[in-house]
Amino acid sequence: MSLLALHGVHKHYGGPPVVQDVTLAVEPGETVAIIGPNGAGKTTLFSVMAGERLADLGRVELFGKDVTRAGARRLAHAGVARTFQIARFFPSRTVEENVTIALQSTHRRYRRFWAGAPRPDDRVGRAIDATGLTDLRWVLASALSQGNRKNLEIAMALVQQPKLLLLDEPTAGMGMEDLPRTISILKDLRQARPDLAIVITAHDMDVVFALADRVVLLANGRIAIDGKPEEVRDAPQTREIYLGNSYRGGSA
Ligand SMILES: Nc1ncnc2c1ncn2[C@@H]1O[C@H](COP(=O)(O)OP(=O)(O)OP(=O)(O)O)[C@@H](O)[C@H]1O
Repeated sequence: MSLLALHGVHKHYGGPPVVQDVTLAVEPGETVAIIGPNGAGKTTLFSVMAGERLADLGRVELFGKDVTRAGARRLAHAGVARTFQIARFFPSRTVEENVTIALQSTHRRYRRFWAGAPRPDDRVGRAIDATGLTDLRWVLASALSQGNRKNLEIAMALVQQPKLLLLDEPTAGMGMEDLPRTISILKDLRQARPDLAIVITAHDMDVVFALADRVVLLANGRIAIDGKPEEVRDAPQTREIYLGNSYRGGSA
């Protein structure tokens, strides 16, 4: 049974569909990259996977259970965590406070402060360490570099101990000094959590090739190709789809 399965998913915003007839499955331990030109529907598809937007047609299943109309909160409880293209956090709180808030927002038991309630520290500390933020634990989020802001968002997703991690452009806006570090954080995460499924959108093909087991190319809301990274890179269709969208073979 797949961890996540989409069957014939459509989504529109009042006009023509921006996601059309998308069928795909993600297995435990797999990292799937969703790529495509601007406006292809990647973020919309992500929002459907996270339950923030409900599919207009089709079905979404998590571990074989129909979650098409479950919504974001129930999916978060079921083990789906996501990050955003523009990192979302509380700038006037420390790294530690942000990660603690993320934990408390999905796991109510960490909100009780009486004796006997589980203490969030260990889980929070592990998520902070796993994202290379150990030395910045007490720093205000507003003081972090762009790269570390994205890493903070990954920590905020990880602390929820997801089964499915949705990373929307996790390296967007990063300088060359931050990029390899975030790639290596995500590679280490894959090793540390072999059952974790990751779906990632990225414009940077170096990120896709470093991390993805499979690549799904979206064009006009439809899946154009779904295959191994090399197959998708070398397919003539890929070049056609990206022509006029700054495709240069190595980076999209
Ligand atoms: N809230 C919205 N209301 C109306 N149209 C929207 C909305 N969000 C996205 N769209 C439109 O849906 C289409 C798909 O957008 P989406 O953001 O999903 O694509 P994308 O592949 O993530 O693009 P990008 O790579 O530029 O982020 C675009 O034409 C976009 O203008």
